[in-house]
This record gives sequence, C-alpha cells and structure tokens, in this order.
Amino acid sequence: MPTAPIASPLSLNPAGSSGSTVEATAFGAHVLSWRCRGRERLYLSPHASFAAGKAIRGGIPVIFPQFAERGPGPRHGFARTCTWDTVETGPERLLFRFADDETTRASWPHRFAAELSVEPGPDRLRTALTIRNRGDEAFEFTAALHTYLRVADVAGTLVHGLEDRPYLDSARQGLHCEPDDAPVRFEAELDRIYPDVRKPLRLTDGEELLRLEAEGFNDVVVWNPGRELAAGMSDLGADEHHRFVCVEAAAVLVPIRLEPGQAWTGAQILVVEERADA
Ligand SMILES: O=P(O)(O)OC[C@H]1O[C@H](O)[C@H](O)[C@@H](O)[C@@H]1O
Repeated sequence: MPTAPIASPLSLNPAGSSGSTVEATAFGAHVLSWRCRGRERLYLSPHASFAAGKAIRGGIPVIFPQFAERGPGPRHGFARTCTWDTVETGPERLLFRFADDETTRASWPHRFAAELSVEPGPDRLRTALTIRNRGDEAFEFTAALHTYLRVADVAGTLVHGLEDRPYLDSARQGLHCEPDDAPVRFEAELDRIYPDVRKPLRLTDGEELLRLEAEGFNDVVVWNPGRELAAGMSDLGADEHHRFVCVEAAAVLVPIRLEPGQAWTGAQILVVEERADA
C-alpha cells in the first residue's frame, strides 16, 4: 500500500471549454477540482496537506472501508490515504483502481477490488465507487463520497430535501432527532447523518443552485465544523468554514454486505441547475 504524496494531478475536460473540467489525483483517487459553467464547484482548503499518509482536506475524499470510527482501521478508512492505480484518463472519464494488499489486510482482513470512476458532463459530475469482494468470505463495509462543496458563505447556505427526515446528531453523541421541518442551515458546528434518503437534495448559497443525487448510497451526511473547530484544524483554519459545506453520499448506518464475487456501486451526481429567479 504505497502512500506517496501527489505528483501532478490529472485533468479532464471532456466537453470543451463550455463544459466542465475536473482535476484528480491517484492519491486517494481524490477529485480536487470541478469547474462547471465557469465556476469552481468544490472546495479545497488552502492549508490542505499533500503529505504521504495524510488525507487531503477538500475535494472529494473517498471513504472506505469504514466511516469515521465505525471499524477497527484508520478513521474514515485507508482508501483516502493510499495511492490508487490510474487505469483510464479520458476522453469521458478518469478511472482509478485499488485492491487489498498486506497493509490493508493488516487493518481490515478482506480481499477486495475498488474502482472510482469520475465522469464530468456539461452540467454535472458523476463520481461512482464500486467495491467487489474477491475473497472467499463475505464482508461488510461502510463508505462515503465526502464531498466538499464550495459556497459563497456558509451563513447563507441552505440544504433542501431533508425537511421530513429524522437524523442522528454526531455533534451530540449521535442523538436521535426528529425532522426539523425546515431546510438545513449552518449557524454553528453541524454534523448529521440522515438515514434512508430517497430524494435528490438541493443546495443553494443564494447565488447558485446545485442538485445532489445519489445511487446505491442510502444515507446522507451533512457537515460543517463551524468556526471554533475549523480554527483548531491545521489543514483548515479560522474562517475557512465559511467557504464550504460537506454533503456526503454515504452508506453508514446499515453496512453494505458483499458475498464472495459480489459487487456494489454507489454514485453521487452533482448537477448545476438554473435558478428559478435567474
Ligand atoms: O477530519 P476528517 O477525518 O476528515 O473528518 C471530517 C468529518 O467527516 C464527517 O463529515 C464526519 O461526520 C465528521 O464528524 C468529521 O469531522
């Protein structure tokens, strides 16, 4: 399991200058940038570390085989700090692969093959994670696409589509909370897991509108550290929390189980929408 820092990121611009452009690195199969309709849509911390063994703060970290501390391995899994193989670099997608080795099996004793496919379109970005069980025994895992979405200011940002959903409040020891009956707004640290979300979400910062769809991932994690936590994070810093929210397509509360030979795919599709009042 090599853990080399980033060499040069790969970029893909399949639809020409009017479409969207992505930049990604094989380190963590990590999408670093997505420009669409002339604007950067993802947040990458100016203080992000690109050192070996350290997760990159921003973009789209791939969380596998465990979300947070829900397993015996490193926090949020080892996939985000390993170098994947680059197997396709265009014209329509970037494709990365990664499989178990001695080091991964030391913390998670299973034989797997993982693929991350990054597919930009004129108004969208599809990111799909596939996991295959290539061993002789069933295994279970949790996973997420931990997407950092750039916003004009978190204070004016709303997530629509979760109004009728209960959630677990990770900022309050996983407390079960009833639906808020209101869009999610960000006034302080916010860290929630919404189980079983079936509808697309909409994110607006007052300037732009993004539709968020998921396939295969049943849960949604919404996170912003708030001012105090951000200030204490060396790869983020005071006031950087204003510039992003994480809305993560996730499989956290019910782990995915794969029998030998079985595969699972989870995808997140981000779509830039016209504003109704534009
Ligand atoms: O700092 P990291 O390991 O990248 O985790 C960043 C965040 O990830 C998720 O969104 C979790 O719900 C948060 O509790 C966590 O703080």
